[in-house]
Amino acid sequence: MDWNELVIVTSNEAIEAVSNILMEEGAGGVQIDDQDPQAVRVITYFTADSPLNELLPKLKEKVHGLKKYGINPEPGQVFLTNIGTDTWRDKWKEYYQPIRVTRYLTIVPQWIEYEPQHPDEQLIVLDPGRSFGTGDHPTTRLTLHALEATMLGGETVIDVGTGSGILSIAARYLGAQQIVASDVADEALAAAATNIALNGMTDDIVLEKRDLVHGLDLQADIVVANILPEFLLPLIPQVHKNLRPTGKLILSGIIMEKENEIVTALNAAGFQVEEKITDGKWLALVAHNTLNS
Ligand SMILES: C[S@@+](CC[C@H](N)C(=O)[O-])C[C@H]1O[C@@H](n2cnc3c(N)ncnc32)[C@H](O)[C@@H]1O
Repeated sequence: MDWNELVIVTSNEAIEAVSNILMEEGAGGVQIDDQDPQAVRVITYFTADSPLNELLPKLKEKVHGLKKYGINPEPGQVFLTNIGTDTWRDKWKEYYQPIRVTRYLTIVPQWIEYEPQHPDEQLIVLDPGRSFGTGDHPTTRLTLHALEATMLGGETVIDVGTGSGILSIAARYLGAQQIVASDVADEALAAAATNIALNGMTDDIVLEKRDLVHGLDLQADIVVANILPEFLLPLIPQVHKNLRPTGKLILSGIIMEKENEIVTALNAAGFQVEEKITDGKWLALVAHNTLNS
């Protein structure tokens, strides 16, 4: 089979939205190369018999259309290169290697044999590339750090925008007792189901199609969400009903320019930020509820 590599060069803030556009247009997964924060590369592969003549203008239009939603996609260039027969499979596998994210959490692609380096190291086994959340993006790693720092074990956790399911799987390894993971995207739910099964957690994590926390009755010790600020902002005032009085809200996916807006929304909704962790231009916040304390 002949393959084409398709690269969209975009901004840091548009990574998730551009990844979603590619998934909607049939990409089997994406890789993110954010070494140059001014020109992040979102990469995917299409077979040469895909309708690329129609796809390319459509992609350009959708990427530039993100401006309507307040997301800057610049430079927004789209590149296509024929890479020949089955190179795709090797490139994909070359790209995804085990990532030791914290002392206790290591992400391991499904096809790699990996020996834990110490007895407490937990292996999150993933079929990477199928949905956002493979550990190759700082926002996922920041959220894993925040979860590990916040969790003591025995918690009920709600994971909003689960993507690959990575945060729920990590929460289970960190000792969560009850976990509800949700997403609006069918591709994400399918990827999460695969990954949850790969970690033997099908009975431990409830997976639901849901927009933010609409209609969710459960009260949790931790609500975690690594999603774009445009979705965090409506989530913040909704989420009180889903947190126990001592509960913690972990928010990630926040580019530094949006920090003030998110903190203002948190304070207005009765939350106080107790911890902030950063990685380059990205940050994650841990907040608690001051209304019930
Ligand atoms: C940045 S990815 C995060 C994936 C994973 N949780 C991680 O930390 O790597 C955000 C996910 O949120 C989902 N999402 C976007 N808007 C949402 C909404 N309104 N309600 C639920 N999920 C949403 C997207 O489909 C995507 O899978």
